[in-house]
This record gives sequence, structure tokens and C-alpha cells, in this order.
Amino acid sequence: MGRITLDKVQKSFGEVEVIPPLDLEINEGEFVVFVGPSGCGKSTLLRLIAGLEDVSGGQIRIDGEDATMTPPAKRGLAMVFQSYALYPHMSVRKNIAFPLRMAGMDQAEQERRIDKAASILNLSDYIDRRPGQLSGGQRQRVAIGRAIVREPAAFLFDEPLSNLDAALRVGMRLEITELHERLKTTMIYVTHDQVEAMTMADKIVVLRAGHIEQVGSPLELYRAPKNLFVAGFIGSPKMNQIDGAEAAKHNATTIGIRPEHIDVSKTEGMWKGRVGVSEHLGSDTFFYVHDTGVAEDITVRVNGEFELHSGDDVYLTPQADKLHRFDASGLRIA
Ligand SMILES: Nc1ncnc2c1ncn2[C@@H]1O[C@H](COP(=O)(O)OP(=O)(O)OP(=O)(O)O)[C@@H](O)[C@H]1O
Repeated sequence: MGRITLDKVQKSFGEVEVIPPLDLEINEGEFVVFVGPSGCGKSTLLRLIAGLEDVSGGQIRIDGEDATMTPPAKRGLAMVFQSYALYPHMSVRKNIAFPLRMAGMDQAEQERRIDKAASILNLSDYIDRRPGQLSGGQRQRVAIGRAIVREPAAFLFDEPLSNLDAALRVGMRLEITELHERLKTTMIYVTHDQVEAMTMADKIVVLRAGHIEQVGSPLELYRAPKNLFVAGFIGSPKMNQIDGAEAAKHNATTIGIRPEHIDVSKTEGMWKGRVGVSEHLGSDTFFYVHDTGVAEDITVRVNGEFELHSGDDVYLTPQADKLHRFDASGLRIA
């Protein structure tokens, strides 16, 4: 249950094609994350799968069955939005029960499913409260509870955590990952957040202008980005990209080196530069190094104990086995 196949799925709004024909296979039980810049079509793709938008072409199959024209409620999928979409005048219990009541499920089965969802999500203590009496994180759990009770073939999440503050996001991120481990149900998750994508996904789909740039596990994308776009998009801070003579030494048009793969010394190294701004995160520090002669600015990530000050001379040496090479069209050279 929960295998979803997109076969040349295409979407236009009027004259504007936002998703050119696209193929994607989502396997049973997989946690798939859609990432990409704003406006690249992440939400549209999710809404096409949910049936909230009609496709302009192609086919969507759920567990092998053609679901392209199936209405949303009949697809067996449950969507969780960032806005929660809870009914303010109803208790948590009634909110969670809502889809089951709509489906005409018998009372005993409703109760069984609600109690199970409330216990999985630690909502039992709040079950008689109204949404207005809950925190943001608790409201999001109610929204997820409403999805769980439907026992869907797949959960579809559209930036579910973007309304929460940083600490709560981390907590809910873990809860959703645990939920996935427990239920082993297919999950498709749209996010802007690098960390969410890297930590939650079995498989990340990187989109640009409705095209899939690369599909792979978080570490595959990190270690072997297929092109400069993915190289720049996955990883934070961004991979340094260096063109010109320095790249030519490696028989490449562009070389890439991640900030954490550059050795930093006060006395010797390959590129000499001058420290500009630094950002101290405690465990790590990011330094932005100018005047290296190879690129305008090079970002390095070092252990938080390492001390350097703005204006200091510094020597940088990229770790040779961590260099990425790209050709003139931006494609990775093996
Ligand atoms: N109902 C609509 N009518 C016309 N254009 C739309 C409609 N919905 C989305 N679009 C356009 O389709 C493109 C993709 O939008 P979508 O919301 O899927 O992007 P996204 O990647 O989810 O963006 P964000 O990360 O900013 O939420 C955008 O250019 C958007 O303006």
C-alpha cells in the first residue's frame, strides 16, 4: 500500500506550464521530500497527487490503479497543511473524528481510531479542548491526528512546520520521523527547510521550474550532486563554486568544495586569503574569506574552538578527495 507512480504528469495554469511532463516513482513506505526554490512547483505537484488540482496531462497511479480522475476523498491519501485547517468550535476529539463522521463510519470504530491516534500523538490530555486552547505544536498534532485516523495509503505534508518556532520545529520534525518509523506509511513532504529534507527523507526530489533535477538519498545528493544547481541547493552553507584557472587545473570548468571540506591554517596552505565576516554557532564557526585570488569569497566551516578575527590572514587547502568537478554545461564529471 502507498506506491505512487507519476507517469508524464504535466500541469499548466492557462498558458503557463508549471510542471512539464514528469515521471516519478514513490515506493511503498518511503519518506519522500520535495525541495526546490520558491515557485518551482512543489506544492502543485503535491496537490496533483492529492487530487486537489487536475492534471493537464499524464497519469497518476496509486498502488497500480489509475487514480488520475479519482476525486481527492477517494484516493485514500491524507493531506496535512501548514495552516492546520482545524474547526475552531469543535473539540480536538470532534476535529479528529470529522473525516470519519463524513465517511459514515460506525461509532465504535471511530472511537478506537481516535484513541489510538491520540495516544500515538500524546493528545489524550487535550482531547476535550478546542483548538484555541492549544499551542501551535499541539494544533499541528491534531491536524496530523485527523490524517492518521483515516489510515491512509500515504500522508501528504505541505510545509507542515513552517508556522512553528525554531525549537518546536525540531521537536515536531522528530515526532513526524518517529511516526513514519512506527506506521511505515508512505509520506510525501514539501519543505523549504534543508535540515528537514536531509534528516527526514529516504529520498529527496530536487525540483527546479517543475523539472526534476535529481532524485536520491540525502547523502547521495550531498556526496554526488548531478549538476551545479543541486550542488548549490543541497548543503548549508552552500558549496563554494570556483571557475577559471583554478578549475582548469582539475580539467573542469567549475570545481566545487563544501565549506566543511576546506582545511584552514594560520601559517600555510594552498590559497592565501583574508578573513571577513564570521558567524559563530558555538559548535561550528563559518568564516567568509576574501582575496584568495581563486573566487570572490570562500566560505569555510571550522570547529567552534578555532579562533580567527576579521582582517587576519588565513590559508585554505581544499581536501583533494572532496572536490567536485563540473563541465561547461554544469554537469558533474565522474
Ligand atoms: N492556481 C494557480 N493559478 C496560476 N498559477 C499558479 C496557481 N498555483 C500555482 N501557480 C504557479 O505555479 C508555480 C508553482 O507554484 P507552487 O506553489 O507549486 O510552487 P512552490 O514550489 O510550492 O513554491 P513555494 O515554495 O513558494 O510555496 C508558481 O509560479 C505559481 O505562481
